[in-house]
Amino acid sequence: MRKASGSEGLPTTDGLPSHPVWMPLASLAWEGKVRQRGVGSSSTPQHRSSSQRLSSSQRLSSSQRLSSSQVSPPLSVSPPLSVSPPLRSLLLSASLLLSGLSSSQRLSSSQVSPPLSMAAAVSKEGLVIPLIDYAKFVDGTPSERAATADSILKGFQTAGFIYLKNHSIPADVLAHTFARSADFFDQPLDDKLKLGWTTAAANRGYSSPGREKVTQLKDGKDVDNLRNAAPDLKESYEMGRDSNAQFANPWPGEEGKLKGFRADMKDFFDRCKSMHQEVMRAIGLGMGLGEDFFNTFVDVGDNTLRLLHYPAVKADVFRINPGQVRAGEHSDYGSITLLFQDSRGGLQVKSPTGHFVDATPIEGTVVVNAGDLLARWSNDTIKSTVHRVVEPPQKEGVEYPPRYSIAYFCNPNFACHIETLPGTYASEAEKKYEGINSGQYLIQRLTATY
Ligand SMILES: O=C(O)CCC(=O)C(=O)O
Ligand SMILES: [Fe+2]
Repeated sequence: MRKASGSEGLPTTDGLPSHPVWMPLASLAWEGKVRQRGVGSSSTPQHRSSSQRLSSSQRLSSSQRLSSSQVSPPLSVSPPLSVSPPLRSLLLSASLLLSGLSSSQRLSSSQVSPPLSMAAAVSKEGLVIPLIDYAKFVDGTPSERAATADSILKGFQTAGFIYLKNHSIPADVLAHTFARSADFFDQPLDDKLKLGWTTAAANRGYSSPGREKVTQLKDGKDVDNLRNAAPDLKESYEMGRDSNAQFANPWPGEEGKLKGFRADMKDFFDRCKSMHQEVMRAIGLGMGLGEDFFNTFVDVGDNTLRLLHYPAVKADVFRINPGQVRAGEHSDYGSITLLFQDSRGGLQVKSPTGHFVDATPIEGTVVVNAGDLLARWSNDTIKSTVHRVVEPPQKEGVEYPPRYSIAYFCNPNFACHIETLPGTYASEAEKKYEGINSGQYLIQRLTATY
């Protein structure tokens, strides 16, 4: 990860690599930048006030990070500090001074309480995926909200993945949507094929097993070779924004079990759309951009709801072909993905050491991962981490039961131009990517995988 000059060499107080958005010092520099460059397209009172709000909330959240690491044992999400204790306390004091808080404020009771939302859902091979209490962002006090936004951002910066509990999608809605998904895939294959996925631009419809080969390979021929060797053992059905005049969703007929299917999916789509907007508010707050920063980038809902079904499969399929997986390794393309999985297991995330680690289902949680476009947008300060779905961890029996999951792929509005986010580079030379149109980027990526 590149560091912006000005914070080089300074560790953060919790031991993660230094990054401008975590440093009070950098936040002051950033405020200067806002004034100088009129970032946030400018000068509307709304933008000015959100950058002002940002400075106070950032000071607050930095102080919470300091106090929690001072008063309680470090939690597993933080690698150990590499600085000596005296240097560390010097740095802490310097940061507190810069944050403008007195020592009495530092020791206030709200700060001595246990750290918010910092348990790990996964911790193996250097991959630490935090388990975060999302309600503390949505309904919490301003300081809980700021601390949770920090945890969310930090999870994306270090693992690229987070688990959220107490999230915004009610359990009964989720259970109902999973049941509807099973009804959908229960249809005869011929009926599903009539709803076939057509083009990357539309990105809607049904894909039969083997149709899509998600992979990191960029060359279409390589993708074809891989698909023929070991096609993914899955089928999927994708829906886009229903209000899109250019591309209609190929909805199934509403007879029998599928009565009300369209309304249910639209309801679920809208709930997930809101959650995307909310998580982007957390990222904006965590990055010091202000929680409104992303609003106009994510208000259209150019997202994709994908129902996934991994049919029951004989266990020896995985023995006969050791390369066989349920879904090949890949990263997602957009801003973030909300991933709801059933209890079967099989999802794995690639660790920094190059090993695939189980992202075990935790009831009541949603897995959220950052996509390639958000990584690019953030100048790679946020990670889009490779993942895949393999045979379930329980290896007993001759046949594995089916697995269902629901992925909601979020994107910046397709009309948006994506330019490196302010605060993620210190000079033009540090920008790693050209600006790009969101919709075109997605089409390019999808074209390579179908
Ligand atoms: O089914 C899963 O758990 C993962 C699906 C996935 O990663 C994808 O469709 O992009
Ligand atoms: Fe994925």
